Parts: sequence; structure tokens; C-alpha cells
Amino acid sequence: MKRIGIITSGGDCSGMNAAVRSATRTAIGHGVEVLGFRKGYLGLLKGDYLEMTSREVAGILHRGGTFLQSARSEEFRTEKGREKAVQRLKDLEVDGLIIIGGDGSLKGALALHRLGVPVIGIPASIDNDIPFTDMALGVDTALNNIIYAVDCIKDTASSHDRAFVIEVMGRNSGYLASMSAIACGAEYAIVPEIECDLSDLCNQLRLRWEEGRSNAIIILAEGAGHAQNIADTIKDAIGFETRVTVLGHYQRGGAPSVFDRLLGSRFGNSAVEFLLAGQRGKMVGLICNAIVPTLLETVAVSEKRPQEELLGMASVLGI
Ligand SMILES: Nc1ncnc2c1ncn2[C@@H]1O[C@H](COP(=O)(O)OP(=O)(O)O)[C@@H](O)[C@H]1O
Ligand SMILES: O=P(O)(O)OC[C@H]1O[C@](O)(COP(=O)(O)O)[C@@H](O)[C@@H]1O
Ligand SMILES: [Mg+2]
Repeated sequence: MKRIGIITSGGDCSGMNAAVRSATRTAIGHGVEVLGFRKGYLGLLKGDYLEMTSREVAGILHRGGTFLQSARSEEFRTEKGREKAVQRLKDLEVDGLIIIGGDGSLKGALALHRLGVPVIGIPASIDNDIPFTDMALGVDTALNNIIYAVDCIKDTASSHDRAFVIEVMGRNSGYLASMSAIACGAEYAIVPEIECDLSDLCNQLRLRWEEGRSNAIIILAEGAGHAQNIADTIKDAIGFETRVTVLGHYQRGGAPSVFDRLLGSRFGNSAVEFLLAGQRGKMVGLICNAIVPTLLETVAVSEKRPQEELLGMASVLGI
């Protein structure tokens, strides 16, 4: 291979820059040129790229987001769009592509692989909903952001005897909600994977209220319910004064944690090594602390569910 491309696609997350830097420098170390396409599949379709040098990726390791920028592209979802992307790669004499992104971007990577493009995917999404990797890039930093915010809210909740419903990200994934509930000692986590019985939640909070616990933290994954409705239901059922905080995109930014810097560096390095060694249509994943490649075909048809024992632990520790 003489020239490869790199893109960051879908929801951005901290650690993407570490992966771009590592992949770029690994390729350059092998004498391979690197093009960094801007804004994910959008830049690929437009032919909007940067010629990546070792200097180009200097000073980005500690920065959140992605300096290549990210986007969601409707055109790439169409067959015509993907054929245009393949032609663009041929015109630019790009022999292989590293795709850093979430579940959707990795499905796009599989589509390109089926069209004959040598691709390796890197899982990057704060949702941690991608199978065949214990952790995706960005998850650890997002969790650290959340626990900082929840700890702050706990101080004010206890000062005023209030219950807070704190909405965290995860439209279809309860990972951030359940793990942050354990890490912050929240009373309850509401996740999309498990039906929430609001009357049961209120009964439990009432028991605690009667025992003298006059504040509560309920962490809600954004896809699992409406924060204000839940807060109103708790207020009506128990008499707790309630407040809602939506953490929103704050969770996705900020300097990557040590874990995400190391993971991004390992993913970027292995992705290029695998690509140059002739592996095709695979995703690198972290499994039992080793970087393991899995076929994108397998990743696409598999589902990652939150670990039942951790969800159970979240409810037991909230007592
Ligand atoms: N099934 C699919 N086939 C082809 N391309 C896809 C598919 N799903 C997503 N994509 C492409 O990947 C982009 C990012 O996907 P999205 O789901 O929005 O984010 P993420 O990768 O973070 O999950 C989409 O805008 C689209 O261009
Ligand atoms: O960036 P947007 O368009 O506001 O989307 C928000 C969604 O992106 C995420 O932050 C990350 O999801 P993806 O990595 O799959 O894009 C979700 O938790 C959230 O629901
Ligand atoms: Mg996604």
C-alpha cells in the first residue's frame, strides 16, 4: 500500500484525535502516505482532505473532539453515494481506509468493504453500544465528565432536600446511565434496555424518604423516558421537591482521559498494522486488554447488551 485515508465519522468523542495521530504516524513509519478526509463520509464524497504529516497531527493528543471534524451524511447512505465514494478513493489512489466512528459509521465501513475497499474500523462512541470491544473510544472520558457533574449536583441536592432527575446521553444505550449511577451512588438508573416501572421507583423512593433519606439522584438515559414527566411523577407521588438537569453535549467533549489516550493510540496503531498486513473488513476491539480484530460482518449482526450483573449491582447499591 502506498497511500491510505483516515476519517472520523458520526458522533465525535474524546480519543478520536489520539487514534488519528497514532494511525498517521504508524503509516508514515511504514513509508505510507496518509490523507485525512474532513467531516467523515461527507469529506470523502467531496474529496475534501488534508495531506497528513507527522507535524500535522502534533498537538492534538490531549484535545477532545476530532480535528478532522465529523458529520453525518445522508448521501453516503445511498448506493449511488457509496459508489461515488469508491470512485473518489480510486481517483486519489487511496489503497485503504481507516474509519473511526460509532455503530452507524462501522456499517458504512462494511458497505465500502463489500464494494472492494480495504477498510479497518475503529469503534468510537460514548454509547459503548458496539459489540466485540469491551470499551469504545470516548466512553471513559464521557463517564468522567458525568460523574464530575453528578457529584456537583449531589452537593446541592442534599443541601436542599431535593430529588434530581439527571439526563445523560444514550438514545438506545443505557451504558452511561447505569455505570455513572454505580460510580456516583445514585438511587436509580433508568435505561432503554429495561422497562421502567415508575410506580415501583416511587415506592422505593417513598420508603427511603420515610427512613429519612431526603434527597435522591435518578440517572435517566435520554432514550428511556421524559425527564420532566418523571420528575413530576416523583413530586406528585412523594412530595419531594424535584429538579431536572440535562447534561447534553457537555458529556462528549473535553480533554480525553488517560484511558482514552492510550486506547486511541493502541487502536490507531493496530488498525494500520492490520491493514498493511492484508487484513480486510475488520474492526479492532479491546477484548480482555488485547487488541483483537473482528469481521465487520459479525459486528454488524451482533448486539451489545449491558452486563446484567452490573445493572443488578446498580439497583442493589442504590438502596
Ligand atoms: N447502514 C448504513 N449503511 C451505510 N452507511 C451508514 C449506515 N449507517 C450509517 N451510515 C453512515 O455513517 C454515518 C454516521 O452514522 P451515525 O449512525 O449517524 O453515527 P455513529 O457512527 O456515531 O453511530 C451516517 O451519517 C451515514 O453516512
Ligand atoms: O450528536 P447528535 O446528533 O446530537 O446525537 C446525539 C447522540 O450521539 C451520541 O452522543 C453518540 O452516539 P453515536 O456515537 O452513535 O453517534 C448519543 O449518545 C446521542 O444520542
Ligand atoms: Mg450510533
